[in-house]
Amino acid sequence: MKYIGTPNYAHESEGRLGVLIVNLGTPAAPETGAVRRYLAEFLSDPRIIELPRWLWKIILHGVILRIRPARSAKAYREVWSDETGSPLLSISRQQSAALAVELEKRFGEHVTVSLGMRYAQPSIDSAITELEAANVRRLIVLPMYPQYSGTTTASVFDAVASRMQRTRWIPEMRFINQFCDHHAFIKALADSVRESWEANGRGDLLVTSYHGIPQRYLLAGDPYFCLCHKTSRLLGEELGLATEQIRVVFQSRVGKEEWLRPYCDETMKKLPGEGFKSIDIMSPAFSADCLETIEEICGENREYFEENGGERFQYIPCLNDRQDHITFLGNLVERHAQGWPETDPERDIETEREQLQATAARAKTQRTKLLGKD
Ligand SMILES: C=CC1=C(C)c2cc3[nH]c(cc4nc(cc5[nH]c(cc1n2)c(C)c5CCC(=O)O)C(CCC(=O)O)=C4C)c(C)c3C=C
Ligand SMILES: [Fe+2]
Ligand SMILES: [Fe+2]
Repeated sequence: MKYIGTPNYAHESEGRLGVLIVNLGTPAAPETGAVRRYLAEFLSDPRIIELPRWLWKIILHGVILRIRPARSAKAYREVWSDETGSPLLSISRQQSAALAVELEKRFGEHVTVSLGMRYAQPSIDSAITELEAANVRRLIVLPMYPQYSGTTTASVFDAVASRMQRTRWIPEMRFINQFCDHHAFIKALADSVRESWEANGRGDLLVTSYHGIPQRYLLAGDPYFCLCHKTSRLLGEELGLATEQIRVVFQSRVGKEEWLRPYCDETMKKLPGEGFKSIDIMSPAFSADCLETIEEICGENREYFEENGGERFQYIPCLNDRQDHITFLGNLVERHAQGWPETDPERDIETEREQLQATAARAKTQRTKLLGKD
């Protein structure tokens, strides 16, 4: 059948609120084959690589997927845990479970939270199937990207829309766009910095490192660069920092074209020479620690800093499953869950229930007649 259905739908069951949490996704294993499959899916997304398809296919399959998987697999092995696997996935699971607890406090039993990854497993498709099984009729999609970008947030939208294009009965939907300028989010970031200062001392400079995107996308209208700067400006204000005490850099450049500047690696090599020998560094574009923070910032960029005369490099973790982060996300979802119009506010709930039961009985008779069974 062309459209995915829910043939066992029970008329008398309650329509629930569903929350779909989405993050980027991670390979199934830190091995070349699994990383190749992951990168093939990730790098085939036209939101990620904006090049003519035919040209990119040649580059991707002819060059990148022959070289990068082995190199990336080595990096993944450095962050992989024997017990919990990929940090991104295990932290996302913790966040999803904690948000379910948080939302139960607000909505009781009427809400279901499900985790889907944009690439690899558990997929967005499988998460929506789970929500359908729970009879979710209203869906809030929460991409775990504080700053909107076409490469991330919009790509989640594409994947959800693609699943819905193949779905018979789609739910009512809301899609959270960005949340980097919400005060409680900024406050949670600021508190994580203050806690690190108390526990580990305080550097001369707070570096905020964001995952980069090609500069071309900014020039075409992607607001990500501006939202990253806004996040750091608000964070600096919340912490009472002067502009020279906080910096914005961009990491994780891929390929040869210009990406957002200044680059994190180049900055790390230069900072000690500018007199900044003790720094604190954090990644406010990531909701969860992952390869890009553990291996790239705490490993690679720490080395660049120390090799060039840096003396103290303190990484401040992502918000992960901190309670203030989860409470903030709970509030965000609760606000987006307001104001769904009632079918008919005048209608008497008892009459509604009786009529629903009558409809259910009619549907059952039809079904029995058509299928020749119950
Ligand atoms: C704000 C979040 C992210 C943006 C923006 C983003 C853009 C972007 N990424 C690539 C290429 C790669 N990114 C990789 C890993 C990765 N990226 C993000 C987030 C954003 N990406 C995360 C959370 C992760 C880590 C995943 C994990 O498993 O821990 C990788 C894979 C690793 C590697 O081979 O280096 C690639 C490739 C592009 C091209 C891009 C924008 C165009
Ligand atoms: Fe990335
Ligand atoms: Fe990277």
